[in-house]
Amino acid sequence: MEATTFVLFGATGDLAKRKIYPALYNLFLDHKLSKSFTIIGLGRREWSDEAFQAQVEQSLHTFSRRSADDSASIKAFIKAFRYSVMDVERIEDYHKLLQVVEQREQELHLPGNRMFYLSVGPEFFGKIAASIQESGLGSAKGWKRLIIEKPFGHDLKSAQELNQELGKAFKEEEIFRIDHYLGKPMVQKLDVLEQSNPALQDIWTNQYIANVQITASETVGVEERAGYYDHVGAIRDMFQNHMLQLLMTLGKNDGRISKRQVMESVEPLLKENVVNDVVRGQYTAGSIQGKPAAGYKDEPGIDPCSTNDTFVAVRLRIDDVFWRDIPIYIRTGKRMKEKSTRIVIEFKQPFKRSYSAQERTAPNLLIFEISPNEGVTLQINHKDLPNKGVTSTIPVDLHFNQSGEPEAYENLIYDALQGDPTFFAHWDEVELAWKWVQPILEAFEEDLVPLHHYPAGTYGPDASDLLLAEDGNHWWFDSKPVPLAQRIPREAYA
Ligand SMILES: NC(=O)C1=CN([C@@H]2O[C@H](COP(=O)(O)OP(=O)(O)OC[C@H]3O[C@@H](n4cnc5c(N)ncnc54)[C@H](OP(=O)(O)O)[C@@H]3O)[C@@H](O)[C@H]2O)C=CC1
Ligand SMILES: O=C1O[C@H](COP(=O)(O)O)[C@@H](O)[C@H](O)[C@H]1O
Repeated sequence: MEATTFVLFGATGDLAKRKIYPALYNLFLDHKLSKSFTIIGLGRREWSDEAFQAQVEQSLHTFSRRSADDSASIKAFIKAFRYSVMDVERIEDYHKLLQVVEQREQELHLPGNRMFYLSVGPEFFGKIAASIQESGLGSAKGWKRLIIEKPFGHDLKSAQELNQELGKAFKEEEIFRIDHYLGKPMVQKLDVLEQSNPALQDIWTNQYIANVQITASETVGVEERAGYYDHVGAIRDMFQNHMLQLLMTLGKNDGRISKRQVMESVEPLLKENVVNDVVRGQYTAGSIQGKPAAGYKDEPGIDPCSTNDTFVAVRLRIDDVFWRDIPIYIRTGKRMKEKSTRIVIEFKQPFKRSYSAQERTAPNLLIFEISPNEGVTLQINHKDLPNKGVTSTIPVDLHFNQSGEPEAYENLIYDALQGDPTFFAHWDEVELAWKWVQPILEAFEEDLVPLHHYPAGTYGPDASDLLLAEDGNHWWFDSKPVPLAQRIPREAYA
């Protein structure tokens, strides 16, 4: 690892303490940081270096996946931290920062490789990038890179504007847009699972696959982020970025096409037709794991008349030679029954009509569990001898030992420090994702899609089940299949 100056905007914030410091500490323990490494934390709070170091240490005790009892390691780690008071809106503060950075680089004989990590609100991204350039912070002898947090824009236009602003100060290859789902170990393993297993490669096509289901369900509500969430909803918070990145990663078909090509091939939706393929939901009061949960509109900080989406389910198709005609269902929501991120691939059953009731088989399923557990399961049919020899399903399970595995932020910060862009969201993907989502945003704004309610602690609105039932499918592992005969138009559930 090259010697680096790590400049962290938003060093006093929530993300820094929950994710960034623990990730850096684990990289340090794994000897993945250069010995000549310094971190300069920034915020408006009037902290001293010592107060900052104490905060960092506290965050390790609270959030590190590794025990933070080894005081010698902690001491050696926090020695690298310095703090500088800064208001990102004041250009003179960048000049002051430049002096701090240069002084530190001289003390440690650093070559001027500078990593700028923007862990601040998105309204500051453009301004900070421009000021880094204007102040000379971006003109050292070494490389410069920018790590940028989500959200990347609020819609297509604002994302394009932001990208133009960033582009004036940083080249695309210098920008590392974090999508933490791409840092999740199971997502990083998907590529190799597909590429190194010819048996999987061969069935990874519309000849064998009946449908694909991607789920990211959460039990948490809006927590402390009401002000942010009530303006973005599930469609912007999760779908436009994490869910579409999962789709692109899965769809690239062991590298036969790129993520960008996958996104380009997703059949576009017309605003008027969004209602046919998208379900919008919002939770009402309910209970989760035995505990009562308030409805969305009763959450602190949420507009009591809010029509914001806390759940979306989308049906789409990829029009390319491998994926054509396979329905792909994606859903994500808050305050659902369980925390689970998974991809289920349902395979076709070419012979199902020829089986007797006794021998009737279930489809083979290939399940990638991404979190909270990680694993790959193949559901197959077998003869259940103790049970009158009926055919039933059995899972062939491969669960990974997650202990010791780096977490998403460790993987991503390490890659960015190495200059490896593989698991970051590239501009062309981000732009295509916004383009695809734009008609949905407009249809929601214009109320062209009904808002379906679901009680907290369920798998989302019934309309989400009906979306699949329209194709004779159902979500695996939660709702019961809805018989087609009982189909009620989804609009009736609004
Ligand atoms: N928290 C999370 O779980 C996640 C956060 N993110 C993204 O990460 C970024 C940071 O989020 P989070 O840490 O939660 O936010 P916080 O509100 O907790 O922290 C914001 C940080 O920005 C600093 N800041 C605000 N205004 C200024 C200013 N004018 N000049 C200098 N510093 C300023 C604050 O420092 P001070 O108050 O000292 O000035 C603080 O360190 C956001 O873009 C968010 O969307 C993304 C995914 C998850
Ligand atoms: O980016 C976000 O992700 C989290 C869910 O992440 P996970 O790793 O726990 O699956 C979500 O809660 C949050 O609203 C969103 O901004």
